[in-house]
Amino acid sequence: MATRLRAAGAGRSCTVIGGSGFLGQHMVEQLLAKGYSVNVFDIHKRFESDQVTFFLGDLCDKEALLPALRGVAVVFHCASPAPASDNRELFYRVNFTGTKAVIEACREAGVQKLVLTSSASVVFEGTDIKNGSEDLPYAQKPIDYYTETKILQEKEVLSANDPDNNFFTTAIRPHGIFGPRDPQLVPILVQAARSGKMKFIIGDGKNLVDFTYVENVVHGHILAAEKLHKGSALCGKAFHITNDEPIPFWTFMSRILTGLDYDPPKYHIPYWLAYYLALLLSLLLALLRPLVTIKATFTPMRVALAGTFHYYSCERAKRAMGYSPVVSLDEAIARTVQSYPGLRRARA
Ligand SMILES: NC(=O)C1=CN([C@@H]2O[C@H](COP(=O)(O)OP(=O)(O)OC[C@H]3O[C@@H](n4cnc5c(N)ncnc54)[C@H](O)[C@@H]3O)[C@@H](O)[C@H]2O)C=CC1
Ligand SMILES: CC(C)=CCC[C@@H](C)[C@H]1CC[C@H]2C3=C(CC[C@]12C)[C@@]1(C)CCC(=O)C[C@@H]1CC3
Repeated sequence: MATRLRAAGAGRSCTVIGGSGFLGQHMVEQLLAKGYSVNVFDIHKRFESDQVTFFLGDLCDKEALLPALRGVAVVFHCASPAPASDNRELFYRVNFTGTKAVIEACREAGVQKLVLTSSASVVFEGTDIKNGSEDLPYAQKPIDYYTETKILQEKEVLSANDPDNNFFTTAIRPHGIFGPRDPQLVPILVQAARSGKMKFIIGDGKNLVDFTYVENVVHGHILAAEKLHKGSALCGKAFHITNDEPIPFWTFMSRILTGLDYDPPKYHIPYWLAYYLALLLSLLLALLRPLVTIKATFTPMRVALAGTFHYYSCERAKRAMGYSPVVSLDEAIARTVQSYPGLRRARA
């Protein structure tokens, strides 16, 4: 591994924690394409590559992390339990306690740059956000444990910024990441359509939302790593990275569905009715959990995301790192639909 690190040049050596995931795999591919030497640290190994040094382990275990971080200049931390897992203990263990282990391991291994994948949802409380800036306060009442622990995670990383000891941190807040190999947006949408649950538009269908193509998210992360240094505007700060093209939530869903030959939703259900039905269902499923585990398609968080405005300004990223999306929304939707032949509706 040391040879590879030297070959890439010390400044272009990195470790992607969570590199087996949806965003992580795209991150690894683009870093390799840019000439980085890349380590991957993940609790699962989901791909083979002779260009990558793979370290299998739990990020909550600092001793397991250290070998993967020694000698690298940049760590991208994009690991998290899946939002749908709704497991409070797991979220706290990985996103809060685990992130503290990542920070300690980075400091001990002499890593200089830590780029966290946070989430624009850290300021979302289920009410409208229109062109929200990074100055919005963290959600006081996060809707779910995922968001609650992403807030704690981001606070830990940004407060760990320590320029006097050459340790620089920043957080990237993407929103609604989609693209090839996404495990949770398109597959869940198609599953809902196949089970006849995609007939209703929640609300009036005019709520604008940011959906961000995965390659734009990776681009923002790599820009951040390259611009993060002593005295830069990125130190200890968070940055929204979006496609900069907010779109009505249900227009986006309909374009993905029709692109895969499914009928788009056409009836309307009032937002408040959908939200309280989802809340009631979530309480019922919580009561039944000791007996049976049932995953709801329409959770309160998903209904809130489907029925409210939530789009964000990425002006700060444009100014501080020269960010602009590299793939337009139209092109991104076309590429995404093309990448899921197995999810296309079977013709009768
Ligand atoms: N998917 C989306 O729409 C958005 C995602 N994000 C953030 O982006 C990041 C990546 O998300 P995705 O790629 O969608 O998730 P993913 O579930 O596809 O990937 C997460 C990776 O983290 C790994 N991981 C989980 N727990 C671990 C542990 N204890 N030790 C080591 N590895 C562990 C998993 O094995 C997986 O490979 C996450 O931090 C998420 O919070 C932020 C905004 C939107
Ligand atoms: C209403 C419904 C069942 C729509 C199907 C698509 C949804 C599964 C996605 C639509 C918006 C997505 C989203 C996320 C997960 C998947 C959706 C709810 C996140 C919660 C993933 C993690 C984040 O950090 C924020 C994302 C916001 C958008």
